[in-house]
Amino acid sequence: MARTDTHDADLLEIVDLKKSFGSYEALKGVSLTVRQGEFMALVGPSGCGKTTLLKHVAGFEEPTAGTLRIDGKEMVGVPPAQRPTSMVFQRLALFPHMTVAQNIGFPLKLRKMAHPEIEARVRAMITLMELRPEYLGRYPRQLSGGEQQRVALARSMVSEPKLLLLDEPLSALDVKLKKVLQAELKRLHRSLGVTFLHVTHDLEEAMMLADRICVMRAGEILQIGRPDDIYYRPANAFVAGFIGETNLFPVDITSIEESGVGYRSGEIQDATNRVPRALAAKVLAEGAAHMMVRPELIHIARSGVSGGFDCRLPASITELFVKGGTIQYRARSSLGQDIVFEMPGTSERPADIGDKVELGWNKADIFLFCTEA
Ligand SMILES: Nc1ncnc2c1ncn2[C@@H]1O[C@H](COP(=O)(O)OP(=O)(O)OP(=O)(O)O)[C@@H](O)[C@H]1O
Repeated sequence: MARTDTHDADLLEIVDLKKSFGSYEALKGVSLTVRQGEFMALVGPSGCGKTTLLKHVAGFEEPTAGTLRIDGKEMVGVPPAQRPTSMVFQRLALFPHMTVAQNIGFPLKLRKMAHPEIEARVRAMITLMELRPEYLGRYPRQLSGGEQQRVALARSMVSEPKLLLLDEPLSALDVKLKKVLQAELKRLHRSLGVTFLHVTHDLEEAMMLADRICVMRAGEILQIGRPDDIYYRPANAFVAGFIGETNLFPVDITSIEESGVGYRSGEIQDATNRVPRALAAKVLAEGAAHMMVRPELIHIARSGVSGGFDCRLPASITELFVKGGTIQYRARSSLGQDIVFEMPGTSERPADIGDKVELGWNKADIFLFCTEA
């Protein structure tokens, strides 16, 4: 398979895709574009429609309405075997009565490829997946869970799909093995240039692996963006809370101009009460909003000194957890706002439970969005 570095062409284009199971709307008009060679992660709470969306791309489900194109060709009505896709499932789907070589070569046998060519391609996949050649004659039950999942990945790639659909392929593995296979997936993606659409429950995995993340809830897409965008500039409080721990300070937006957004807060001390427009969500209205600050961007400021922080908030430390490389603190403001923040670990703790401190953060590190976005 040739390595392609082009990320510009759209490989998958989904427009206003709807799917109802009886009266239940599992997909409510989903639009998504995945570029050639891109690694896209699909995340969202259980039952939000991630697998249903993947099955539509693979051809295992047909939509109630909408269009789905791969490489510019309309796919609705095209059976799975005729789509340039391959799907890897969460639960292993290896054939127990077939050897590793037979399992990997199965899609090629279906296509009636000549035996010597099948053998050559199977050997190439074994090397690519860093499986030992002596495994070729083994049966799935003679392999570990991680090795079996590598075989499943090899089988999904042997027919050189344009689009690899991964439905939580690593979720059944233990943490250590999962980390190894995450690195493998990233390496494969880099070396093959195949487009990946990867469903995962593991947000860290999505952040680590994906070029872009698509966040779904209840059959709808809430946000699509680079991991940084999703983490630091979420579209709304749901996305903010879904991806990692965060602080949401209630504020009121008082003015919205191109030059900046004015806000009012009951307790955050800010000399200007304005933030640059770029630090607020695109869709914004005056009224109730949240100022989001991630835990690692809040610091302990020295009392009474500005310390160079744009925003300050007095609080009392309520909990602390020494996590090795970092210390996580919990604090409460005088109005009862709970705050979580994390600092690099030091041999001397900067504060203890019960201490009154001033917390500080910079405006470059905040993001504003409406309460009901
Ligand atoms: N064949 C079906 N018939 C009826 N309802 C279905 C069918 N397939 C899926 N659903 C429903 O559609 C919704 C979305 O299911 P889906 O499997 O896509 O969710 P998911 O986001 O992948 O969840 P999970 O993370 O738990 O795997 C669920 O409420 C599910 O019960």
